Amino acid sequence: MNSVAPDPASLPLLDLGRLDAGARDRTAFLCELRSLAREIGFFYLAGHGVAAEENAKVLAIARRFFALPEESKRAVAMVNSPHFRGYTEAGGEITRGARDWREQFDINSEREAVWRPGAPAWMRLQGPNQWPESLPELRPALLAWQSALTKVAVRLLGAFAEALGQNPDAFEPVYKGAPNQHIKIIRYPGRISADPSQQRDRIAGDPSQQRDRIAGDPSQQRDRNVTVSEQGVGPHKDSGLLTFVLQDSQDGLEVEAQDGRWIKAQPRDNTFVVNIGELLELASNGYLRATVHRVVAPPPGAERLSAAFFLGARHDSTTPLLALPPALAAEARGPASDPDNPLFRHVGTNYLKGRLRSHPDVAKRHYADLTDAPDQREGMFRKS
Ligand SMILES: O=C(O)CCC(=O)C(=O)O
Ligand SMILES: [Fe+2]
Repeated sequence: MNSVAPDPASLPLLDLGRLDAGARDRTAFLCELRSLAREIGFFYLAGHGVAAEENAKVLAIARRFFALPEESKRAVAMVNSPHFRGYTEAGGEITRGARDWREQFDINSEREAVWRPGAPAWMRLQGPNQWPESLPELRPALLAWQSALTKVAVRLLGAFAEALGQNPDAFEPVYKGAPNQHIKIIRYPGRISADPSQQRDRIAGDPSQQRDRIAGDPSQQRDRNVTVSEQGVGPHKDSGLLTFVLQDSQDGLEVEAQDGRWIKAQPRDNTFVVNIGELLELASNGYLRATVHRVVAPPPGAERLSAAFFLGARHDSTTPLLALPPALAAEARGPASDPDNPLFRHVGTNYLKGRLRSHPDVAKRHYADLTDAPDQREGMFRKS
């Protein structure tokens, strides 16, 4: 088995075109994919077939969206949507108990709302997107990108299945017909303080105090964002199958290596940064790695734009446990377990847990029946 020795200072690059470039290239590609996904869980993907112009168009429209007046963005605020779609201002999202200093706009598959009283709560995740009236070009641009990225992601997922000794269509039952096609366009404003060391001291502090600081109604806490403005998005794993990140030219994305160091995912032209989500880690019994990553906010005066596509599984599916060939099974270490972030094999339940924790304002307005119930608070919807 070919093992790629990654350069510890940067992420490796894979060219998806090699999948169709003859048997020898294909085998080499699958081998590299398997070992990189296991060792670091993050890589640049080139040869993906999405035109540079289409990617540029997405970042350009994202820039125009974030430049809209606050009231236009608030008109599509996520807090209006039980389906977690729409705009979240900087400081409105929480990762591992701390505020993220980024503004963002989320969409997912355009489907009608299906939840009815008495149905399981995760069915409320499905429903329409919100679109800003003042930027009509946003909808076609993001929906076109969503369908392009779904194709790439499904292709890569097929390659993962093969690399794990499965049929290429092994994952079809978990996405076919109703994949979870989450897109987030994101703007990271520059840090507030000019002195990063001072910032860090202020963020560090006593974790319990930090948690107290963010408790309560987020809208009343906005002035305190200054204390956490270095955290673009806090350290986390993605919860789906595969994530694709398109970056502009400003860096900030960092990946935690096995030895605890942070590797910078410097922007590279015509690539996506791809990483493994927790569902793929779970399906491969921990053979593949869902790696922790974060975004450090840009320096004062700068900004960073990105667009992320998260391919997830059908809400009504259960994450399978693949029967790995013995040689791979022997190396599977079991999925990582984190008592603060229990993983559920039922996909809808797992996804809803993550969304409720990240967006407490949506949880409060649309899921109070779950978050107020003491049995739920102590169990699956425990807040960190
Ligand atoms: O903006 C980025 O580069 C990454 C964002 C990210 O990790 C996320 O939203 O899950
Ligand atoms: Fe992420």
